[in-house]
Amino acid sequence: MTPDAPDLPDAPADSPADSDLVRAARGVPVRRTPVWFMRQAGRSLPEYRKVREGTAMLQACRTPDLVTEITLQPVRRHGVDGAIFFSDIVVPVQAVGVDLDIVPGKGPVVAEPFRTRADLDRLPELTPDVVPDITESVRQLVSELGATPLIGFAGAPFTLASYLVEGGPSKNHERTKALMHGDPQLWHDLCARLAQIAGAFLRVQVEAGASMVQLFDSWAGFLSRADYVRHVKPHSAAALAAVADLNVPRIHFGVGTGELLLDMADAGADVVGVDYRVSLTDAIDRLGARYPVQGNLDPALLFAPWEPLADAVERIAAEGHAAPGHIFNLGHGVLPTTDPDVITRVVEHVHAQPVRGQR
Ligand SMILES: Cc1c2[nH]c(c1CCC(=O)O)Cc1[nH]c(c(CCC(=O)O)c1C)Cc1[nH]c(c(CCC(=O)O)c1C)Cc1[nH]c(c(C)c1CCC(=O)O)C2
Repeated sequence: MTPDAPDLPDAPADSPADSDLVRAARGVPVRRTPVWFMRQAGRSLPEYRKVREGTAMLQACRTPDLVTEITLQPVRRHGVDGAIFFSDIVVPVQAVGVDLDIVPGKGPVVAEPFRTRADLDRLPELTPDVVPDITESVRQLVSELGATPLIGFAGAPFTLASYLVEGGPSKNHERTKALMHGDPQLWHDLCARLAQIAGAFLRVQVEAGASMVQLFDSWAGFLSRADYVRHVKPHSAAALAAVADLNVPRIHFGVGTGELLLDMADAGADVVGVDYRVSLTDAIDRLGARYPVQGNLDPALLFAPWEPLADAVERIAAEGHAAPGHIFNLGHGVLPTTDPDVITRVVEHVHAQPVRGQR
């Protein structure tokens, strides 16, 4: 411990609130740089493929024993500092009654896409009683995780709206943007409803014991800054505000959002997620060094030889010192064919890096 970091804890965390992950998110000194990976649970793990055999994705998400086992798998295997709740951004939308499925290798597919005002009737508000299994899964997980924090999550209104309006994954989001500009009132009403659903879904997870949350606006990087600010940001802000009183750190993440970082922070984030297209140094600079950051290793670098990969890990860990806190992560999710042993090695290497204030 150096004199530069007087309130650095010297005992291991005894609760999620004292964990390095939550500490970094609050911008207070850590023992080691915390690390977790988006999509750390999933197809990169043979033990995941085994337990998922014969169970559809959405069915798995609604089965507490499976959710618990799958969420714990990467924590046991890799020694990451946080568990991300095993679910999907479309789970709460399906829970309120929208007919949709997750097609393997493709993603969420909506039976009847949302295009008109009448379609809003198919999207009622989310109340906790439609997701009792989520409460049960989170409670079970929190008791198994001990001092390791559970990260709850939801999809942000724009990303959810894109799936609903396009009817599935989209390359250009053209129908979504056509609705946004063609009928701004309907767009706002749709996003306000999705913000309620996302916010209530986050709230259920935190009330059951999740220690922090992440709002995924995966496709926000497809928007101009002007469109983001006018048509999207107020709704993401509403989703984040739904858990403001619960005093858990809120991470706000999107892909290709280098131009939106300050607006995403301003929407009510405590931590800003940074993909791999912008350097962590530039991201921290754009944020005025006022926010803890999360990221930003390129997921494809996990396929490179160890030396350049280790160099990138060291560089990102060092760049993170310029922010009040840094949570090491990828710039987007783990790719399904990633070698899990490489992930474990990256975790060990992150943990071996000096923390802020240490030489
Ligand atoms: C856009 C998005 C979705 N879902 C999610 C996002 C936002 C994050 C991101 O940008 O990647 C969020 C998500 N989806 C999943 C998680 C679980 C936890 C984790 O990150 O480990 C999380 C946080 C599980 C999942 N969600 C999905 C899988 C794969 C399904 C399987 O294993 O059969 C997993 C593990 C399915 C899904 N669901 C979605 C996609 C694009 C896919 C992949 C389709 C495919 O390639 O098969 C929508």
